Amino acid sequence: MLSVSALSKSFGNTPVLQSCSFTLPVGDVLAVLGRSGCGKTTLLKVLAGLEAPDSGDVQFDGRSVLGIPAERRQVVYLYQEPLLFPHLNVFENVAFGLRIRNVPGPDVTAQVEAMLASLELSDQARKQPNQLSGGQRQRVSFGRALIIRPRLLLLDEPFGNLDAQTRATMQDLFRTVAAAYAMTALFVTHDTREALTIGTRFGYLEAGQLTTYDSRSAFIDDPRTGIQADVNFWTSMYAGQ
Ligand SMILES: Nc1ncnc2c1ncn2[C@@H]1O[C@H](COP(=O)(O)OP(=O)(O)OP(=O)(O)O)[C@@H](O)[C@H]1O
Repeated sequence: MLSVSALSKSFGNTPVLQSCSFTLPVGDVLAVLGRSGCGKTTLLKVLAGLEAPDSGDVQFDGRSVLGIPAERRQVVYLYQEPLLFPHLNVFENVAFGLRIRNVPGPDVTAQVEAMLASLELSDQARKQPNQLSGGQRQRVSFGRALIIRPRLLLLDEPFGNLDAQTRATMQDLFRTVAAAYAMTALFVTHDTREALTIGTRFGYLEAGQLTTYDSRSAFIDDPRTGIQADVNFWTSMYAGQ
């Protein structure tokens, strides 16, 4: 269980996170919706250990991780643009985290093959990253992150650079793989539909203040998410025909 309490962060005199609190049970995906500049990236950086908060705490199973450096937090941060090793093929990119942990070769093969199959990448295993599409590269990047079973996966608009159709496919695949691997994740996006598709829990971040919701319907009912306005728009368009 991840518990974040009263996390605050300012840059100079500008407060960017203001007393953000939430809990996230293992296996849940918190989708955080927020407009540009609301503090999404800063929140992820603080959770990853790349920025220190001014106050507040981040705990896993009741233990603070604030004193633990980023590389030892077992938290993986995935960006919009997947970062892959250009000289390694798809299989070896996914295998990397296991190789550096000295996992025996046959176990590496079995785990990587299973991961590639679940990400629908089995046919791409021998390709180099520059021979892949954007969506495929992003899937390799997921595989590389998931294979080491991080405690928490942080995703910063990971499908932002993809076309609408690929984005929808990736959202479905992400949801399936997240459930299969009981992944605990925080997913930030400015796309309401994406938040609804991906999340098992929901939050809204505005001017550094995080609201979390007890249910999907409570999230939908908050006028700030813009969902009701969208529904009204499409209803009025339909009625006008
Ligand atoms: N290192 C920094 N120094 C000073 N100000 C910063 C720093 N990092 C972020 N900020 C400011 O904090 C605010 C929030 O930035 P952040 O990157 O968290 O926003 P965001 O919600 O991820 O936005 P976007 O969706 O546009 O990437 C912005 O006003 C930004 O200018």
